[in-house]
Amino acid sequence: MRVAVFSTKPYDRTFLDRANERHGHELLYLDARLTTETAPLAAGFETVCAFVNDRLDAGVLALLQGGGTRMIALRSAGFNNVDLPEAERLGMTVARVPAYSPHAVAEHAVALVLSLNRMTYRAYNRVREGNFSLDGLLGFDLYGKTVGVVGTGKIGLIFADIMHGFGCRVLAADPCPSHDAKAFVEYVTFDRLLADSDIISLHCPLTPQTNHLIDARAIAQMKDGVMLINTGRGRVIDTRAVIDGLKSGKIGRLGLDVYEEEEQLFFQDLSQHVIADDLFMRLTTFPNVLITGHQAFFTTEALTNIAETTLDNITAFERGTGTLHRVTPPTLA
Ligand SMILES: NC(=O)c1ccc[n+]([C@@H]2O[C@H](COP(=O)([O-])OP(=O)(O)OC[C@H]3O[C@@H](n4cnc5c(N)ncnc54)[C@H](O)[C@@H]3O)[C@@H](O)[C@H]2O)c1
Repeated sequence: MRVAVFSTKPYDRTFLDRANERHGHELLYLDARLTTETAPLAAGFETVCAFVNDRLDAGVLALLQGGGTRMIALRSAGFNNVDLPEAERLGMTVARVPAYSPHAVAEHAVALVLSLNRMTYRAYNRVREGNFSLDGLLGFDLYGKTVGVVGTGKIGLIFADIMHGFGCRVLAADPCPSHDAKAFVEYVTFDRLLADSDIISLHCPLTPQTNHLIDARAIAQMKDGVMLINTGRGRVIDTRAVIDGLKSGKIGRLGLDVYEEEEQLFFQDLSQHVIADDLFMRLTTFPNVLITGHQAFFTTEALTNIAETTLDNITAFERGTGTLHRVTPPTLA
C-alpha cells in the first residue's frame, strides 16, 4: 500500500523501515507536520500515517479524502487530534497503536518525580561548574507520601505499582475504576485525590471532560507545595492557572512532558529561533519546573512496537484480515 508518513524523524524511519521488511508497503517519509497546508502532499496515497501533533480536523480530513486517502494510521495511542465523527462520515478508517509501551511512559513520569524531588537537573549543572553547595536542593522521602493517580489505564496502573514500590500510599481517580488495579490502589473522588495527595500524576486521555481538568479551582484544592506531573496530554492542564499556582507557591514542583501548545514547539530544534510562546517561556524560568519535550514514549521497545503495530494495522486494512486497532467515535467505541 502507498503510505504518506507525516512528521517523521530519522529514528521513525529507522524503526519503520525495519518493520516494513515484513510488509513491503511503499512508505513516503515527510518531515512536515500534517496541516491544511501539507495535506495535499498525500494526494494519491490510500493511507496517511500520522503522529501526536499532526492535526486531523475536518478541513484536513476533507483534503485527504479528496486526494484518495481511505485510512489514517496513527503512530500513537492517543487520538484526540482526530475528528473521529468526521472521519467516519467521510468513510475513512482510523487505527492506532493502543499500547506500545506503557512502561516507557510510566517510567518517565517516575523519572520526573525523582529528578524534581532531588533537583538532579540543577545538581548536574552545579557540579560541572564546581558549585558543590546544597542550598535549594532539599528533597523529601518518597516513602510514606501520598501519590494521586488521575486515570488508571495501562500507564496509570504501572505508575501506581512503581510508586507503591517506593512505599507510597496510592490514591486514584477514574470514572471507570480498573479491575486490574492492585488492592493497594485506593479509589477516591477527584476532589479527595486533589486534597490528600503530595504528588499528583496525570494519566487520563484528553477528552472534552478532561480539557483543563487541572484549572484554578482544582489547584486551589491541592496541598500547599504539591508536586504535579503531566505525561498525558498538555491540554489537561490550564497553563495560566498552573503558572499562578507556581508563583503563589501552591505548586511546589511541576514536571511536564506535554504542553498545551506543543505543536508549535516540540520535536524540532528551535535553538536558533526566537520562541514566541510567552507562556511556555515563563514556565522555563521557574527553578522548580522540569519540562521534557514529549519524550516519555521514546524507548527502543516503544518505537519497535509503534512501527510494527502501525504497519500491522495498515496490512490488516489492506487485506481485510488480521488485527486492525480501529478507533471509532466515542458513542460507537
Ligand atoms: N507523553 C507520552 O509520550 C505519552 C505516550 C502515550 C500516551 N500518553 C498519554 O497517556 C494517556 C493514557 O494512556 P493509557 O495507555 O494509560 O490509556 P488508557 O486508555 O489505558 O487509560 C486511560 C484511563 O483514563 C481514564 N479516564 C478517562 N477520563 C478520565 C477522567 N476524567 N478522570 C480520570 N481518569 C479518566 C480512563 O477511564 C482510563 O482508565 C493517553 O491518552 C495519552 O494521552 C502520553
